[in-house]
Amino acid sequence: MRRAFQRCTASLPRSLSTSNTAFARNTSLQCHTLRIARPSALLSRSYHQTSLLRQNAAARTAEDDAPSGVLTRFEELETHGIVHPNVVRTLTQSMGMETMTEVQQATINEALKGTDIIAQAKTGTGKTLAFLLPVLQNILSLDPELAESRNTFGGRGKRTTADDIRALIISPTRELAEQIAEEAKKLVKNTGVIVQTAVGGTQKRVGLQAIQRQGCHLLVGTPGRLKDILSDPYTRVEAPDLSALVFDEADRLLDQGFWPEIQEIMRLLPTAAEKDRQTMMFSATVPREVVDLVRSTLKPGFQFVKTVRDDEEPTHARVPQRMVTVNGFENKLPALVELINKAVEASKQPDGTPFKAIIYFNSTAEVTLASSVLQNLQPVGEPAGDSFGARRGRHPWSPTRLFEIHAKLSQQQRSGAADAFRKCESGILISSDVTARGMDFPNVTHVIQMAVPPSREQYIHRIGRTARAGKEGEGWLIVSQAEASEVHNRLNKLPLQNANDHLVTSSLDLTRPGQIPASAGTVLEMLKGAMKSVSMAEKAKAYQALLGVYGWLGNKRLLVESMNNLAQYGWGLAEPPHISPMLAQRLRIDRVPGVRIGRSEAYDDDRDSSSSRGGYGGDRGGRSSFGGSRGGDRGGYGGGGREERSGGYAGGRSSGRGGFGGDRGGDRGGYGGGGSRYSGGGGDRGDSYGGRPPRQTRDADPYA
Ligand SMILES: Nc1ncnc2c1ncn2[C@@H]1O[C@H](COP(=O)(O)OP(=O)(O)OP(=O)(O)O)[C@@H](O)[C@H]1O
Repeated sequence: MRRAFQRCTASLPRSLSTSNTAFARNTSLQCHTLRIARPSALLSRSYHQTSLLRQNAAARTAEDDAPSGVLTRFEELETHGIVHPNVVRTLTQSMGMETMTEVQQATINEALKGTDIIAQAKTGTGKTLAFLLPVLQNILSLDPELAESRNTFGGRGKRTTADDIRALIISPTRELAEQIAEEAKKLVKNTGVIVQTAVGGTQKRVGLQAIQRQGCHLLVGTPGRLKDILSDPYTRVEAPDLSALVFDEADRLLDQGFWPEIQEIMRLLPTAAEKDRQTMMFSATVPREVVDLVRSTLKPGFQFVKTVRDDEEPTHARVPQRMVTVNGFENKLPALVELINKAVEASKQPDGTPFKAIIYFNSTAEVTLASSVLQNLQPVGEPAGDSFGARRGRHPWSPTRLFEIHAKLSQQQRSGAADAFRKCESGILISSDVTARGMDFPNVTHVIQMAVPPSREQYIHRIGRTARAGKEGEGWLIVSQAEASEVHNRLNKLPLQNANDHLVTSSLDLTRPGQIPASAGTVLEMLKGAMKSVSMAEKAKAYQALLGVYGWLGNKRLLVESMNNLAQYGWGLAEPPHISPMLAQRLRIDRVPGVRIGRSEAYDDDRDSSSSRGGYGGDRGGRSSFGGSRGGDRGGYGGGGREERSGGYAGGRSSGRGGFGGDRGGDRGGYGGGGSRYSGGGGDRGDSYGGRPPRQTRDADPYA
C-alpha cells in the first residue's frame, strides 16, 4: 500500500442551487479530500456494485445517466439510478431531507462506489446519514431482493437469520448506538432490511432473542456487547457476508479504552481475503494518530474526507463560547445557578426561545450531587420540602424540566432520560460524558461545562451538542482559578471569550461569608436550602471523586485546600469528609495537611457523621431528626435538613443512583491524562476522569 497521501482539492459545488435548507447552506464549506490512488481492481468492484443496482433499480437507468460531478441533492441519487427509489423517497418524503450537507456530498458519492472512508466534519452536520445511506444502498446493491419492503408482498421472501449480518456499525455509547439504530430504522422503512441493536446494559437475552427471531442485516452496537454476542457460538449471531463496517466516533473507539475489544471484534469477522468489505470511520475529531493507526486496516484508495480546514476552528463559528473563571470551586454552583436564572429569565421574554441546556461534569459523583442540588432548589422565601411527602413550592425554573444521565444509572433510566430530554421543549440535562459524543438532542441552546474538560476533543464534542443542524447555541465553561493553566494547555486556540463580568457570584470570596454582597444573595439563598437536601454520603463521594478528577494538579496542598474549601463553604460541612488510606496514597495526598484519613462517609449513609450543614452562608441549622439514624446532614438553613432524594419536580427525574464502590457494574475505569493524546472519554467505559495518576485500571478506579 502506498503510504503517502496525495492531497487533492475536492470540487464540491459551493452553491446548492435548489437548497431550501439553511443547514445545508451553512455547512457548505471547503472540503479537503486526501486520497490514496485506487487500484483498478477496486474501481471495478465499485462499478460492479453500481451496475448491479442499475439493473434492479429502474428501466430508465442507462450509462449516460451517470453523474458527471458530485451530486448534492438526495433525489438526484434516484434520478441517476445510484440509490434505490424506495430509500430516496423515504429520505425526501418521510424524513424531510432534500439537500446533502457538505460532509454528505463528500462521502456519500464516494462511499456508494465502495471506497473506504475516514471522514472528519464538525458536530451536528449529518455524519450519521453520511454513512447510513451508502451502507444501506450497498446492501441493496448486493442483494436487490431486500429493496422491497416485506410488507409489500405480505411477508414473502426468504427468512432472515441471525447469521446474515451485512453491516456492522460500532458506537462508543449505548445511547448513541440506539440513536443510530433509530435513524437506520427510519431509513430502511420501505425496504426489507432488518436493523437490530446490541448494547450493553440491557438484558442480553432480550436483544439476542430479537436478533434470533427476526434476523438481522444491519447491526448497531457497543464494542463490549458486540464482542460478547459475536464470540459466543451459542448465539448463532455471525457475519460471514459482512460487506460494511462503520466506526462512529472512530477516534474514541480506537483509543486504549476500547481497542482490545475492537481488535477482538475484527478477529471475529471475515478477513479481507475471505470477504471484501467497506470500512468507514467518522468523527468530528480525527487526530493524526488515528489515521496512522487505521491506515493499514483500510483498503488502498481509501479517502480521508475532511470538511474542517486545518486553520479553521473545529467548533461552529456561530457558537459564542464564554469562559468564566471563578474564585474557588465553591463558586461554581452559585455561578451555574446565576447563569441559569438569567437564561431562564431571558427565555421568558417575548422574543425568547425555550431554554434547553446540557451541563457537563467530569465525574458521576459530581453529576449526582449537582442533580440533587438543582432538583431541590426553592424559590427564595419558600421552605424546602421534606421526605414525608410535603409539597414543595414550585421549582424556580419551572416549567423547565431536569434530567440526569451517567453510567451508573440503569440502561432503562439512561434511555428514558435521553428520550424525555430529546422531546422536551425546555429542560436541563445534567450529564457525564456519556452524552458528549454524537447525541442529537434538538434545540439545545446552552452547553455548560463545569470544569476544564478531559481533552480538547471532548470539549469539541460537548460543545457540539448545541448549534446542530444549522441552529444557534452558546457554550459556557466555568473553571476555578486553580484550573486556569490547564485550560490553556488543553484548550489552546479555541475561541473562548472571557465572561467573568457576566456573573456576580464568580468573584465572591465565599470563605468570608460576612462580605457577601446583597446582589448575590438570592442565588446563595436558593443554594443554601437545596444543599441541605444532599446527603453526607453524596457529598463524601463527590469529594473523593473531585480529588481524583483534579489529580493532575501538581500542587497537592492547593488541591486539598481547594476541595476542603468547597466542602466547607460550598457544601456546608464542618469538616471535610474522610478518605481511605489507600485512596490517599494513590492520590499522593496522604501526607498533605487537611486530609482526613479514615473510614469514608461515602460508604455509610446511615452513620451519624454530624458534620453536614447547608453551605453558602454558614448557618448551623438543626439536625435532621427524620428516621433517627440518618442524621448525617445538618440543616444549614431553616432547619429542614433531611434527605429529599426521591421524586423530583415536573416528573423529569431519572432517579436511581448507584452507590459508591460496590456497584461498578458495566462501567469501567476513567481515563486519565496519561493515556494516548486522543483518549477522548465519553464512552461507556469512562464516566469519570482521573487526572494524571497513571494507569487507572478498570476495576481499581474508586472515583467513577
Ligand atoms: N441533509 C440534511 N438535511 C437536513 N437535516 C439533516 C441532514 N442530514 C442530517 N440532518 C439532521 O442533522 C442533525 C445532526 O445530524 P447527525 O446527528 O448525523 O450529526 P453528526 O455530524 O453525526 O454529529 P456528531 O458529530 O455530534 O455526531 C440530525 O437531526 C439530522 O437528522
